[in-house]
Parts: sequence; C-alpha cells; structure tokens
Amino acid sequence: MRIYLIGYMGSGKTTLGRELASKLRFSFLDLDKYLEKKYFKTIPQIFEEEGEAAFRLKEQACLHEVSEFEDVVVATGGGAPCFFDNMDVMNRTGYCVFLDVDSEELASRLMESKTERPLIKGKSPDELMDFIDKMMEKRRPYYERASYIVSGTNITPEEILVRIEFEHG
Ligand SMILES: Nc1ncnc2c1ncn2[C@@H]1O[C@H](COP(=O)(O)OP(=O)(O)OP(=O)(O)O)[C@@H](O)[C@H]1O
Ligand SMILES: O=C(O)C1=C[C@@H](O)[C@@H](O)[C@H](O)C1
Ligand SMILES: [Mg+2]
Repeated sequence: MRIYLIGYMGSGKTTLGRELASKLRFSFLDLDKYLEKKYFKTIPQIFEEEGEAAFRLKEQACLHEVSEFEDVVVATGGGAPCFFDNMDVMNRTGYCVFLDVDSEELASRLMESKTERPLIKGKSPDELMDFIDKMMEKRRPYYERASYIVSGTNITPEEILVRIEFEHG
C-alpha cells in the first residue's frame, strides 16, 4: 500500500504526509529529500549546476525506486506529477491525493520559505501570485489525474483518511 501526496509547492505535502504516515503507522518519505540523499547534492545545487532537465531525470529515477516500497506515504516534489510517466507510475502503484490549495494561500505560505525553492527564489509577493497562477494552469491537468482531490486552506490527515477508507474499506 502506498499513498502519494501531490500538489504545488507549499500545499502541505510534507506536513500532511508526516501526520498521515504516523496515523497509519506507515513510513514517511519525502521524494525531494530522498533525491538529495541519493545524489549527495541539494536541489538548489542540482538546479544551478546541472539545470532543471537533469533534475527531472533524477526525480523520475527516484520515483521509480520509491514506487516499490511498501506501506509508505510519499510527499512528491511539486513538479513531479508533470513530467514523464510519473503520474502513471503513481496511479498504478498507489493512491494519489492532490492537495488543491488556492494561489493566494500558497503565495503567503511560500513567502516565508522561498529561498530554499529555486523556482521562486527572489520573487515579490505580487510576482509570486502571478507565477503560481500561470504555473497552476499548466500543472492542474496533471494534478487532476489523482484518485482524490482535497481542497481548502486547512486540509487535515483525517480528511484524507476518510476519503481513502470510505472508498476502499
Ligand atoms: N494545513 C496547513 N495550514 C497552514 N499552513 C500549512 C498547512 N500545511 C502546511 N502549512 C505550512 O505551509 C508551508 C509549506 O508546507 P509544506 O512544506 O508541508 O509544503 P510542501 O507541499 O511539502 O512544499 P514543497 O513542495 O516545497 O516541498 C509550511 O510552512 C507549513 O507549515
Ligand atoms: O514545483 C517544482 O517544480 C519543485 C518543487 C519542489 O518540491 C522541488 O522538487 C523542486 O524545487 C521543484
Ligand atoms: Mg515538501
């Protein structure tokens, strides 16, 4: 059994993923952290030294590995569902949950921690909102291929569990 949390940067994948895993007594895995450990480099370093295309290939390789782990909640990278066969892999090997948080809320959360996220580094609040809106438009069709979509500014792990248990017993 595997649960994949997908959604934009700041949607709460890491925060909710940890809580969900602890409730299910599953392990928790953050795909970004897994990648950094595997390649001995931080994500900002990979973006800077090798470019985004190289990062996406590494991300795909990590997802393929993780898709064979048992009883795990995986917080994916924000862009992971939108590249290669990643969405197919997740839907084939587990339950995929899209955390659908609106851009205003995302921008306010990300303003506090954007230095660690290379795609949004250095943006003003207005630039950030605009950037998120444009990117969400492109990403939404991928995200919406998830088995479950949960939305709002205060998504709880219980809400996700209820959806999964209700539909799968
Ligand atoms: N339900 C929530 N309500 C309010 N704030 C939240 C909620 N979930 C997460 N946050 C806050 O939003 C920020 C981003 O959360 P988190 O790191 O879990 O997102 P993420 O989806 O893992 O982002 P990334 O894709 O960049 O890894 C954190 O500061 C976290 O405390
Ligand atoms: O939204 C994205 O494309 C990204 C999100 C982060 O989780 C990291 O995977 C990386 O910074 C790229
Ligand atoms: Mg995260």
